[in-house]
This record gives sequence, structure tokens and C-alpha cells, in this order.
Amino acid sequence: MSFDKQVRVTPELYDYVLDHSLAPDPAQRTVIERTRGMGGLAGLQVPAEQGALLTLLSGVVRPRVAVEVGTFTGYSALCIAKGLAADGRLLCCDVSEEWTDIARETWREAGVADRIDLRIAPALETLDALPSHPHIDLAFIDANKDGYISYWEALVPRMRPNGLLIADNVLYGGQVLKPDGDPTPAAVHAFNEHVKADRRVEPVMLPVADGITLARVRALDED
Ligand SMILES: C[S@@+](CC[C@H](N)C(=O)[O-])C[C@H]1O[C@@H](n2cnc3c(N)ncnc32)[C@H](O)[C@@H]1O
Repeated sequence: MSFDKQVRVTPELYDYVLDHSLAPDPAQRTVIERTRGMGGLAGLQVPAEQGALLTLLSGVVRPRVAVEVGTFTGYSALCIAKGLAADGRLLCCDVSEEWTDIARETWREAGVADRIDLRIAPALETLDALPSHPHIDLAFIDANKDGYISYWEALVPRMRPNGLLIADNVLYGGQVLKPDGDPTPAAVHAFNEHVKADRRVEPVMLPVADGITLARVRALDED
């Protein structure tokens, strides 16, 4: 018997997936609801199955130092914060005071505000000011797509061996196959090619949500 391993996710199957995955906790549900109230902007937030995946990955890595590039209203940060080591901290980068005010409120209510350091500045400035030695265990990139390669280049040398990099929107709604002169999917495609050619990491691209790349940082003595 053969079957198609590339299952097309119908709305019913999507509900089934959510129903059989880690459900959002009350604080995560609250920020999802709050963000839904922002109308079309809510599409900037990672979907619930990706939130569950971030929570799981962070729980596996147990980062002492985690970095998020692109925080918005704070849902993905909340997912990452759940997995932090007992003394772990999350550095969040964003440029919007308005959107991250919602994040701050959410983190306060969830009791994790004292473990998250939010920097309001262009993310590259924040990343470039970090210590240059490898000290980051987990990094999540989910901001302006034309910055992805520079964020990657700022992060990779600062990642500990076996650290985990996660990049969102790597399929960009499928447009990476045919950017058609649109600079945003073209930037995402350029980023994907950059990661593919990077011998410092072992990447896996997952067709989850809008496409997610996971990459393990190799140790210097690995061949
Ligand atoms: C897709 S949203 C992030 C969604 C968030 N990860 C979540 O799941 O809730 C992208 C965010 O990147 C931020 N952003 C855009 N350009 C930026 C830059 N140059 N530096 C830092 N943040 C930036 C935006 O303000 C926005 O909040």
C-alpha cells in the first residue's frame, strides 16, 4: 500500500493537528486573543502550532541565553520563555514601542517579565552590541525579511556549539519559488540560499506554518 507523505492540510486536518498538540496555556491564550483584536495585524503573530513547536524546542534546549529578533505582541517570546533554564534569560529585539507594550503587559501577567530583556532599537544594533563570543543557546528570527542575512551573520558566531537557530517565514507563502520582482520573497530566497551554503550549521527546512528553518550550530572541531 502506498500513500502520499505530503499531506495537504485541509481546515479539518489543521484543527486535528492543533487538537493533538500542546495547547496554549492561559497567558498564551490571552495574548493570542489580545492580538486577534488588532485585526489584520494579527497575521504577524506565529500561529498556534508554531507556538507549540517553539515551546517544545525551547524546552529541549533549556537555553540560558535566548534571543528573539521580532517580538510584536510577545506570544512567541512567551513560548520561548517557557523553556528557559532556571537562570535563563531571553533578549527580545523590536522597534515598536506600541506593539511591545502589549508584550510587556502579557509577560507581567504571565510572571516572566523579569526574565525578558526587551530592547527597542533596530535589531542589528542590538545584536552587534552583544558580546562577540559564543554564548547564545537559542535564537529565533522573525522580523523584517531584508534583515535576515545580517541577523544570521550577527548571530551564528555568537551561538554556542549545538545551539539552535530558528528562522520563520522561509517559504513566504510559497512565493520563494517565484519572487516575481517582489523584494521581500526575493530576500527570503536569498536568505535560504545563504543558510544552505553555510557550513557552520546543519539546517532543516520544515513546511510548517509559513515555513520554518531549524539549524544546529556545529562545533568548530566537527568535520
Ligand atoms: C512578524 S512580527 C513578529 C511576530 C512575533 N514573533 C510573534 O510571533 O508574535 C515582526 C516584528 O519585527 C519587528 N521589526 C521590524 N523591523 C525590525 C527591525 N529592523 N529591528 C527589530 N525589529 C523589527 C516589527 O516591529 C514586528 O513587531
